[in-house]
Amino acid sequence: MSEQRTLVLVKPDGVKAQHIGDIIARIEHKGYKIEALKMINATKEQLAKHYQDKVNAPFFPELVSYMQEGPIAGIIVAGTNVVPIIHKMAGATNPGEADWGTVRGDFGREWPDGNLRNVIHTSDSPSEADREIEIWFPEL
Ligand SMILES: Nc1ncnc2c1ncn2[C@@H]1O[C@H](COP(=O)(O)OP(=O)(O)OP(=O)(O)O)[C@@H](O)[C@H]1O
Repeated sequence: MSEQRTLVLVKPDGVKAQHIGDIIARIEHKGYKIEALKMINATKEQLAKHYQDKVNAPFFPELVSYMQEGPIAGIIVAGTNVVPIIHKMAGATNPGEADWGTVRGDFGREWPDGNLRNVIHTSDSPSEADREIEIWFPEL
């Protein structure tokens, strides 16, 4: 067990559907600390860095356009072993397959335009969390 920080992004569909509060409530009810919080309009440069392993994927242009459909909320969460626990809170990538009880299972759905929108991003390792926090919170 170690003290960790993780990055949560409430994606444009989650912000539009007014789930920022629901997501923060889940994090706080679980006992974790909100260390930083802000609204962000993601730039293409930030998205290319954040999704560095996806820039050559066929769906990358679709992913960028999704992430720029509106503002996102950036949240740094701190706590003991917080990275895997918050990652588990997000649920499976495709909201149609995510378990009920997870953020994507409870607040996500499949969309008629076929674009994959899945409400939330959470870091998947402590080193990824540090890398991602530098992209979205360079001032810290
Ligand atoms: N086939 C796809 N089509 C469209 N967008 C996709 C596809 N696969 C992934 N994405 C987008 O890229 C993001 C990152 O992909 P990844 O496979 O890392 O999913 P993830 O569930 O967010 O992963 P993790 O939570 O493990 O970081 C996804 O959350 C999703 O928004």
